[in-house]
Amino acid sequence: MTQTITIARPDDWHLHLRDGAGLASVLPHTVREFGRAIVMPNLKPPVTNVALAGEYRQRILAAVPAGQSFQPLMTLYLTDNTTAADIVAAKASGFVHGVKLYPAGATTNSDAGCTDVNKVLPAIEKMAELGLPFLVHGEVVDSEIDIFDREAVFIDRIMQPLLAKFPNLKVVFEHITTKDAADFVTGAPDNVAATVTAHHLLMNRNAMLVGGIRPHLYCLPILKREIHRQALVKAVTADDNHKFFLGTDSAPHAKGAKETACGCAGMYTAHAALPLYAEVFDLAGKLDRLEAFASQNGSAFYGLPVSSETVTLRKESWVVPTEYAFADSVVVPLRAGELVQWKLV
Ligand SMILES: NC(=O)N[C@@H](CC(=O)O)C(=O)O
Ligand SMILES: [Zn+2]
Ligand SMILES: [Zn+2]
Repeated sequence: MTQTITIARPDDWHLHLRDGAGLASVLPHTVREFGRAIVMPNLKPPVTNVALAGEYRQRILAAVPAGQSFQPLMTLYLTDNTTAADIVAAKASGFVHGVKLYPAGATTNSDAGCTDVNKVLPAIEKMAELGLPFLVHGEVVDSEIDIFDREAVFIDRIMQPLLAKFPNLKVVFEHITTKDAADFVTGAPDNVAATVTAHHLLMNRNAMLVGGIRPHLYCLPILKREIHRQALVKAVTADDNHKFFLGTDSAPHAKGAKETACGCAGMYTAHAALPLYAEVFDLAGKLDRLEAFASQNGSAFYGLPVSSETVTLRKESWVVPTEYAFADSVVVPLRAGELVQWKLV
């Protein structure tokens, strides 16, 4: 008998949709699976205020395929110049649901990012006061810190002191990749939560480096050791998990920008996001915990209703195309030319 699972329609709490023709290429993949998504603001130039977020939101809505429903949940990109007034305006907009910290230089399009959280304490204090979530790319960027240690060092140097200053600040530790981060979030109060990608649950750094270097598996934070992957799986599938939720961090880049001497960071997973997560929960013998992770925990944290619609997945393998159209180029998806074990019905 084929195995199926039906869950409330999930949301993607960390997504890169890009803009223009690229947006039109990738959005249908997300809309097929997810009712809403937290849309990352690292465009060029970045989405730094409510006016820009409102315009970007309209462009996303205009790109939703006819007859389908999808709600983009917008975010602002924190810079050294973000003010408390910007935060008040964001909250008042009703469509901005978080403010994103990209430590300057940490990742794709982070040049305009914040150079020191201490420069924007009035803005962060206002987020704490208004309950507007602070979404963090949790990596330090100091050149002397090993790239595999950047997340753990961020906890000590940035996260702990910030939460000591603002104990009520709602924080989403985005795309966590280490046991250190999983333990930190588990031990923190309920105003601290985390998103976890499918790729960090499925792969360790060997996948990227053994038998040849695979640029399409290069993302930030970078894939880690197996002990970290196992800690993440344990955290998301735990019977009492209510603070870890689905965030694909699907981050499309044109094939040529990845297959080059200095390739950029980001994996494209929107084409098979839910099936990939289903594999993780299935392998762990915890399919019954998928719905909390994918459809409930994030809604509760953001104070939004759980969808009344459902989606169904069937255990049936299919071969992922080797590439998908992406603006005037192509994007190479995760598992290109390989099997995925679950399928959206
Ligand atoms: N995850 C990535 O490797 N890349 C993201 C940026 C980010 O989420 O850090 C991107 O926008 O390409
Ligand atoms: Zn990031
Ligand atoms: Zn991201």
